[in-house]
Amino acid sequence: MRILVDENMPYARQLFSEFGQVEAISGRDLTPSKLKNVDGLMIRSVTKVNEALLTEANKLSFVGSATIGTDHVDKSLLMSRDISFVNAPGCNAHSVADYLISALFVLAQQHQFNLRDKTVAIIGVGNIGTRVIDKCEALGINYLLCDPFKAPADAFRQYVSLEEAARADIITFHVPLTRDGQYPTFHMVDEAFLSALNPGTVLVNASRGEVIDNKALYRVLSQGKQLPTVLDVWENEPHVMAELLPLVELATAHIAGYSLEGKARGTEMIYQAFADHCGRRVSQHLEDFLPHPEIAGFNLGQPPTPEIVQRLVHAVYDVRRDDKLFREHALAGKGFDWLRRFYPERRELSSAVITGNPSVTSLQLAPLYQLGFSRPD
Ligand SMILES: NC(=O)C1=CN([C@@H]2O[C@H](COP(=O)(O)OP(=O)(O)OC[C@H]3O[C@@H](n4cnc5c(N)ncnc54)[C@H](O)[C@@H]3O)[C@@H](O)[C@H]2O)C=CC1
Ligand SMILES: O=C(O)C(=O)[C@H](O)COP(=O)(O)O
Repeated sequence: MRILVDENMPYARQLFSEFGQVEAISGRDLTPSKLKNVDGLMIRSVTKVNEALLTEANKLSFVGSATIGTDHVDKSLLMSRDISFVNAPGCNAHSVADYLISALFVLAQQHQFNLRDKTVAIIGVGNIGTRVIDKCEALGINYLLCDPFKAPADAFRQYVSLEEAARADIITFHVPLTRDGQYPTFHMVDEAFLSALNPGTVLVNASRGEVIDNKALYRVLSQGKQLPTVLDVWENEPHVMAELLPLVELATAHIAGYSLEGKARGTEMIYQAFADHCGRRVSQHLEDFLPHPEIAGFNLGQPPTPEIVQRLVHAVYDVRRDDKLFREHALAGKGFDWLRRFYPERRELSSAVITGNPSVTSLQLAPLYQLGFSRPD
């Protein structure tokens, strides 16, 4: 059996080698001829799976995307050709929520506000949005929820309209990129939306670049409207709008989901699905591969104050590291894709165990576990 795996997929060669011959490919440069006589294709979001790519895919029976988003795959085309497709729902959801909290801590520091005095509107209440809820609750941050698909069936949570959500102090988008249906997300943030926002509203996009009209955002920001903005995703990646960069507060190269756990979990999920597809049992597991984290944990000598919590989060992941790399390399330097291909190791908050000395009660530690840190075994 022949299997192609994206070169930016940790542990893919080790995991898929048990099925046959594995070849690593550059996901953005995959050509139709590379798919001749290939049985399985394991990709990430940079590989557009469409009619043009599959012209020579004479033996392809399985496509796996080690990602949450699937907007890069023509799923109906694969179904029409009886080619199985799986993605990795939730694989890096914790990682994106870690990214968001790190970014909010930075903005609160830069703009001298207390997150507990703010309301966050969570647009999209799926795997990532629900983890953002956990983190907001752990930090005592008020939040609003906007998700027209979830609202009708969810009897436990209150939801608001997008118009009402737009009145929040902070708006964070965790929606798929959709272009049709009743609530398409393509350019859901357009010039009218941006112009109606209260000055000072914080915008965070770690979903897909096209959810925010980047040209409209540039026009509104360059006209002087104060909208502190965090962009992890950009229209037309990897060729992002250079003029936008100096106008956003935090800029990163589509890495919100790039913790080692998040990427590896995506690989493991499609490995397991491919084993099922082949009628085989899996023989390897993620924990066999994940290296011991550099920061194994923290033992608190006093109850965690908000300042301590922020220091703990930033000790594991500080988004300013990635903003600095982006501003140094994404445009003039080695480039957007280089930054993602050679992304410096980053672990999820879950990789760090939190303990406390006897003066610290389990009740005082509970918010840290809700925030995503791990409990001792
Ligand atoms: N920047 C990054 O590295 C990453 C980005 N993503 C992106 O984040 C998206 C969300 O991820 P998950 O939460 O895991 O997906 P999910 O599918 O679990 O949740 C998405 C939620 O958005 C809701 N939704 C859809 N259209 C909406 C609209 N117009 N308004 C409000 N809500 C709407 C859905 O009902 C669903 O509850 C992914 O589709 C992907 O595009 C995901 C992982 C990493
Ligand atoms: O999982 C998703 O959806 C994401 O956006 C991933 O973070 C995308 O990472 P790549 O597949 O572009 O490496």
